[in-house]
Amino acid sequence: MDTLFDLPANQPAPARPGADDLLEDLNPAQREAVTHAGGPLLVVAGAGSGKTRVLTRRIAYLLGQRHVHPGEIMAITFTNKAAAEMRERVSSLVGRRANAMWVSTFHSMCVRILRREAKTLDMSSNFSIYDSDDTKRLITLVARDLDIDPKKYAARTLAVHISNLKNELADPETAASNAGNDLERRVAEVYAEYQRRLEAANAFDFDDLIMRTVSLLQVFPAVAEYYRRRFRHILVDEYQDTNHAQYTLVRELAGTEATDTGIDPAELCVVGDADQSIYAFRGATLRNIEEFERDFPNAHTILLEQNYRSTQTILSAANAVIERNPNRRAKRLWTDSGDGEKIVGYVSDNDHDEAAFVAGEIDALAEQGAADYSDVAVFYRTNNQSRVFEEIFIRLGLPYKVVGGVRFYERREVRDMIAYLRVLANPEDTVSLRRILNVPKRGIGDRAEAVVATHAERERISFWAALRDAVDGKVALLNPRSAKAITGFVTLLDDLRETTSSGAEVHDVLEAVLERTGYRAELEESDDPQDASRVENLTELVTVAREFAEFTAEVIQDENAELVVDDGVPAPGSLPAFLERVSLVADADSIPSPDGGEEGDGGAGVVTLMTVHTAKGLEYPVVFCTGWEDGVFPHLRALGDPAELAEERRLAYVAITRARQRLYVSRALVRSAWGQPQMNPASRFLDELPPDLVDWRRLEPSSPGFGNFGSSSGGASSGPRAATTWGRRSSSSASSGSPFGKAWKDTVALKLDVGDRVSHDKYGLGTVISCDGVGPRATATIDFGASGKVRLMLIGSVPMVKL
Ligand SMILES: Nc1ncnc2c1ncn2[C@@H]1O[C@H](COP(=O)(O)OP(=O)(O)OP(=O)(O)O)[C@@H](O)[C@H]1O
Ligand SMILES: [Mg+2]
Repeated sequence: MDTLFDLPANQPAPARPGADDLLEDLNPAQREAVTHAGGPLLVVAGAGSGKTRVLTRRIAYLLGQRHVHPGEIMAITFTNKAAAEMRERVSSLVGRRANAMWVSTFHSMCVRILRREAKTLDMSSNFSIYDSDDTKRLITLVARDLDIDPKKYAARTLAVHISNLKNELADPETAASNAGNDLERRVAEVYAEYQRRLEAANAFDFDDLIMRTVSLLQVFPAVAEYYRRRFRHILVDEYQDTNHAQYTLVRELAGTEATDTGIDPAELCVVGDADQSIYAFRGATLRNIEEFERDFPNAHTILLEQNYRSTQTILSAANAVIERNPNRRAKRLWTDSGDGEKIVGYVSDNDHDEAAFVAGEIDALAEQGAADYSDVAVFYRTNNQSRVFEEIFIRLGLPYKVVGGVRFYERREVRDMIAYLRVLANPEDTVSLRRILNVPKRGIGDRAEAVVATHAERERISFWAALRDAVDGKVALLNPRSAKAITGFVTLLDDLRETTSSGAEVHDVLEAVLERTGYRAELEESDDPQDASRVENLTELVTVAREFAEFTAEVIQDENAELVVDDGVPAPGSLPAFLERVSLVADADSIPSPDGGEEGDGGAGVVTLMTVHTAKGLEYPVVFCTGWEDGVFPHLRALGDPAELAEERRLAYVAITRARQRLYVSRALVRSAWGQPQMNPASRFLDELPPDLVDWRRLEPSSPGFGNFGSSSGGASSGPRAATTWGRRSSSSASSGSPFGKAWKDTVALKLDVGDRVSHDKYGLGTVISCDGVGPRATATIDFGASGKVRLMLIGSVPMVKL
């Protein structure tokens, strides 16, 4: 018998809920989607219509009613957290049998396949996973070796182009033959060498995880057949955000016709909403949802229109915003849950006041018993906007959690430690090895590194092998002091590796690294207060590793079903398992659970702060949409670009539709961006909200003196709170006005035409190359030569003069 599909002997009798239980609380369209059998199925529907619920329920139905084995199911979600939740929900419906399913993100799923099949690709299964920072490092090295001028082609630019090529499944040869200009030729050249070195380092970057899995399935029919035979049901959530590579992967896994050996295509079920596609910058393409029926023969499409999440007011607002997008399939969401509360609008003087308003409202809601902290989410467009909220939340003692931003694993000291661990797991990992070569300082300078690198290139051996050659005195031009330092380093790594291989747990290995490298001692001896917090972060990392070991130990006991028998998964609690977890962790994975009250918070949980992108798929009773200003949301970049603007609008739609009962929208007249006060007009999305749905608690003042606002004589930060200076409009009179005031007419500082020459305080001299928008929305794209092309808003106190 195939052990892969074997259930452990100690498994309790599986719970088999009856069909009625599984279908009872579904509407007819949802029911159809859950029970549909046979050909490919697309469920397209607006936000909150139960797409994710359908997917989860369908899995339960497959297991409970159609007697599908859990090992035959593969479900793909957008975040690891969503995967864990889906597994949990299915478990609660059908019991522990759910553990043998593959429920994961695209990336985790590919890692699992690649670990299993590494040999086929001439890689070893202990490969490293390079994140964007590692990628940039390697590209920088490659570009330097290819004599590419970093001023002309920055590593970041090259990285973006290479990533795009990979998302399109273009290999280096294809990229080279399609290259039509100098940039593309340079990119193709870097791409080829970068790819060679990735393979030499036994590493995959994020995009490779998908691309290489696709090519694995395409090039090796036996491998494809194995997975085709195994996975008979493939389910994909958030299908609108798949890119070309992911789409191809799904197609290869599911198949579109029977194989030569007679295996029919898997049953495919994808769910999505074209209006929520917000990852175009990662290559996501609406085409995948629009062309589903053409891509998959005999496909069936089901529409869901009833929304179960939000009030009618919230839905009408969302509809009003999204319906302005051109070329979309009109669909109307409805709910029978009633109108609910009006949307609350607020125009604040500046970003600090906006945060104070949000904090005050949250407090008031908590006090009235209208919401717990954990019911509340605060959204902003970009991570840097979280700071002002944090300041005020800390001051008021309001419990909160910021999701995203500079992540723990991106901190220098944490990355250094991870680099050590990676080298211990995979000595060929050159990027990590070179990172720690002289960290902490051990007398291996840049020159010595370069000499070793050259030796490695010449001898066509890995950097690690070249270091060993240095120990054996086989590297010419290396001075004896460096050779001695290298010997010390190699011995240190050999010793540490022994610790690892003797079965020590990850946290013990980490402790050993911190100790024996002298890394911790160096930080502890330093006077720099930052180094003290680095020590804390490292302690935290050890704790994370310990918890990981403990957690996985429980998992082994609890669900030895698949983890042990499936060779795609590294041994639980092992170093490779830990590194995999660290590499694939995403912002959304640390979102607090709704009922997950933190210790000491009295059970009310925490307010969650995050970007709209991170909030995809989630729902909260109370949502604050902040920073709704043209230039912030929609993002400045989108202001003259219809495609980008459409994407921002979808993002606004996602934001609004996260709310269940109460929605707040706010903006600040002045925002301190990059240390400089910036005046932004109201977001065009605010203007699109039907006026009768919004209760404007505070509007923009219309006093004529407002023209000076933002300059030294203005009252932006000095004046008393608006009540006295600006008055306060009652909500009844507010409904007649829009959140714009007349005041903008006075504040337009600069009128520019194409060809005008300007001088900007920060960017220097420039030439206007295009203009867009009028009045408060006027922007100009200016070529500042060496400082690049920049799109600027022309209102308020632009530090720029026309020459
Ligand atoms: N038939 C139903 N009866 C009651 N509640 C439902 C029903 N269908 C879905 N829901 C609830 O509605 C909410 C939204 O469902 P779900 O998250 O599955 O929607 P979605 O379409 O995936 O949303 P999004 O587009 O934001 O991902 C959830 O709280 C879900 O439990
Ligand atoms: Mg969903």
